[in-house]
Amino acid sequence: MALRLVLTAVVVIVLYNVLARYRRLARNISEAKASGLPYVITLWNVYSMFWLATNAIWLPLLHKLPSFCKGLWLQILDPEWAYRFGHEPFQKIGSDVFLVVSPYKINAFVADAETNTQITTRRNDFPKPLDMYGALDIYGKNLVSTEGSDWRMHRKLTAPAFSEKNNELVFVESLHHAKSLLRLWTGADGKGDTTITDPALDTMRFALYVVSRAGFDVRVFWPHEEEARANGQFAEEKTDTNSLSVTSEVPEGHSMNYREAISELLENMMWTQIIPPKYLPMSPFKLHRTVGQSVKEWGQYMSEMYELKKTQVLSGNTSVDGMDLFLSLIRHSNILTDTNSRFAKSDLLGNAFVILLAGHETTANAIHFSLLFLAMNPSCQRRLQQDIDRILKGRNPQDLSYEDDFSKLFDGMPAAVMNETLRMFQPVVNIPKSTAAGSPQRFTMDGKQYTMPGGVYIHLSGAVHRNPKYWAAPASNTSSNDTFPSKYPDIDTFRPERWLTGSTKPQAESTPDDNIDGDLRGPPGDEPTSRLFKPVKGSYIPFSDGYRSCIGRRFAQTEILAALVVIFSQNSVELAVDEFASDEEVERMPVGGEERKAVYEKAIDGAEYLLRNTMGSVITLQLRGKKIPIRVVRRGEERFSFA
Ligand code: HEM
Repeated sequence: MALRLVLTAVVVIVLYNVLARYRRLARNISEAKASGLPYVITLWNVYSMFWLATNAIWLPLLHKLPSFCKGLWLQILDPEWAYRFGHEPFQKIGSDVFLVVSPYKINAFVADAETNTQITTRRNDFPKPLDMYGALDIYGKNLVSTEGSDWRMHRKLTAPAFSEKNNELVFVESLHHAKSLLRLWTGADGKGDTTITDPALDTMRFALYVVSRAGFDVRVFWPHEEEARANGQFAEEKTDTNSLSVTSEVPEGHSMNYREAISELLENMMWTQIIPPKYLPMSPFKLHRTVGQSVKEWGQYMSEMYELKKTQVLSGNTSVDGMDLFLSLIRHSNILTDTNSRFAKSDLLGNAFVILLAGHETTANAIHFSLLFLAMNPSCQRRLQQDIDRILKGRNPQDLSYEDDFSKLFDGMPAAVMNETLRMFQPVVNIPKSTAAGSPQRFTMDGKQYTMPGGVYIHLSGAVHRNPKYWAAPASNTSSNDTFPSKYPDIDTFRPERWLTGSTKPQAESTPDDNIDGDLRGPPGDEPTSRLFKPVKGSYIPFSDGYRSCIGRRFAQTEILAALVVIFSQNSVELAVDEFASDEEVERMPVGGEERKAVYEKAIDGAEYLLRNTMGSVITLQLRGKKIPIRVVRRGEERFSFA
């Protein structure tokens, strides 16, 4: 009897849900029809936690369906479709804005520049969907996870830390840490005859150290620096008096070192969305317990930094030269002097956490992918090196100055490589926006009016970077890589030269964001040059655009360009070929000959496959579970150089 009752209850609940979903689907379809936009129906909401966590199980099964059942719906069930298929789904549906209707949500995808600009400039009509940012609130509210007046308050609090003066410090720190990264890769003798198996891990370490120092005045030491310190051979900098120094040692009162704590947390942050952090330590699974521990550990590290800065502010001992985010946050929050301050300690920790998070993985990936692309395109790498020689004029990269040299880096191949990498690999593949429930919004595309339904998640798709409307192919279909020409269409190919127009006039006008208040804008993001290609406004959005665009844009650009100039001034990056030939075998092959070329071609094909098929986003787009090993060798000592 009891069993029958339970079964009946289950059946009733299931039927009720099916009916509710059916009615929701019917309503969503009618809203999609009224919008004037084309739409596709799927049975799941692609960006629900369930689908994000389990799609790797279902997608291979769905791909086994007979081909007549497959279609666009299957392509867009891949959460990474915008990266994987680029503009193709938009072409198939015949519009640069379309809706995906499910029994849960409507998702809208945009690859149209004009629509992007309307969405990013009408902040109140198209707010950020805050429910997608819950994971970022672990330590407190912040400027990424807030909207409206709360966001303005957080942006005003954080913007002063992102000044041009601070970018100078970012430049100096990036030059220093890039040199250390090279030391790690090429060894004390600088020969670099060993394979770097996980370059992504090392670029992540580089970016963490830069943002730690430039953002928090935390000095993290590289292995060779730790060794030198232990031997008493390390010259401490004068400005280090206020800095917090951290090494690979686990400090007293901690169970993880600084780098482990933040890396573990970022790697597995998704779990904090599924299980509230305070319950993670009680989980029977070791992974959950480790994530719980990393949340606690990183909170403790941030609290220690905060207390140190507080003491410095209270004692007037704040002689730090440059950016110190905590100092800036403490000062601008008035938290120490005004008992009625609008801010609490959690706001400061919340912002410190997201700035570290946003400012570390994104930049690290951009550097990592630049290295891989350049390794796969040796002739393009040579062009970059020649341009770096032109800028350096025999100087050591460490002698460059932000004031005099940054604009030169931005005027040539270094910036072209950076922009092209971010075109191909936009770290935030879909920039999330929304419309409020019950608040449909009109917008214009190609002179025609459409209505974005209310309660929709909007994704400003990275596919706009591969929309032929904005990215014209060169007259002849030549790749920048003459030795290993691309097998893909120009738009899906890394070709930094597309940014070097050689003309002093912009190719297309990019209107400035005049309507953003000065104090919310952060440092200038526009390129300090007129020589680089200027894409149509809204067609190139790696840093988003408008009000909610990246506050760290110049920080990131400074860091990436400094890293490129240090790495490529004296060195070349090659793919490791260990999988295909041993060092001895390569040695026996004639230099520049067909045998070496064939081996290198295999390595390029392997890297190309992994980059096209094994990328995924947790926070940003990265290789998931795969590595592409490289070698960093002295210029002139390349193993795979072909005339
Ligand atoms: C290549 C490097 C970077 C890329 C591609 C990038 C991209 C982006 C994008 C697309 C957004 C908008 C995200 C959204 O609307 O959900 C954003 C926002 C943000 N970024 Fe970056 N970013 C980079 C580097 C940095 C750095 C170095 C920092 C700080 C040191 C930083 C701090 C932030 C912050 C705080 C926001 C939120 C701004 C707001 O909502 O007001 N980013 N970034």
